[in-house]
Amino acid sequence: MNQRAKDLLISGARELGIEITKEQAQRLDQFAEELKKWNKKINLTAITDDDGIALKHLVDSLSLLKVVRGPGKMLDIGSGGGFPCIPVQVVAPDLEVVSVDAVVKKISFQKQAVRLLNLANFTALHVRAETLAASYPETFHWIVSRAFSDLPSFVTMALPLMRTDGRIVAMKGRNAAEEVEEAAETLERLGVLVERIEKFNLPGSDEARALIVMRKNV
Ligand SMILES: C[S@@+](CC[C@H](N)C(=O)[O-])C[C@H]1O[C@@H](n2cnc3c(N)ncnc32)[C@H](O)[C@@H]1O
Repeated sequence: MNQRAKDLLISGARELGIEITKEQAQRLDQFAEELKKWNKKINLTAITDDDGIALKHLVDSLSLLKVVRGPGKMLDIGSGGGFPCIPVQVVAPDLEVVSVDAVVKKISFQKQAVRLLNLANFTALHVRAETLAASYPETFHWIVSRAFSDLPSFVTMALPLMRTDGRIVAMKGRNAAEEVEEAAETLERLGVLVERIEKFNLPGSDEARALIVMRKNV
């Protein structure tokens, strides 16, 4: 990325309360360069400019660290080009991350990025999330997604995979409150409570963001 985008990455993360080291910033830049390279051959993202990648992909992904903390196991469902899971893993290496996507090319890209960045605690799986429960029952402390699906579908898929004391975190935009309202009946039926909604603006823009944090009602 150009110098301005690298600066935006560091200042944007700082604005969210997330300090990244020089070494982490370098690895996130390496990841961005690999994304741009692969994106010429396979469709990973519509955002191709450096500033956009820095803010809308990297900083936006890192915003998850406002609520997710290591150590623990985190599952990212429908992670596509590795968002939010790869930036999060770079900055929080104590999380044990499993990333799943239904499209094999996207997982091939993630595997290459994992090799390049030497991410020792990261597993990328080409699998549909609906089929995961047999191999990962009640496994994860955190189950997250960005731009994946509506809340009821995401929570229905996530629940059998989550530990009793785990959290489901949906990364959403300005319509988060409406989405929660629309999902209220399903969430109640599934025995899931919205614990809190962390609202903020994506740094460097006036775009609203929200992290919807949910847990089992036990
Ligand atoms: C809009 S993309 C979002 C990608 C990434 N999370 C991001 O924010 O850039 C949604 C992704 O979900 C994946 N997906 C859709 N249904 C899925 C399923 N049932 N299991 C796993 N992945 C799925 C798609 O292949 C796609 O890569």
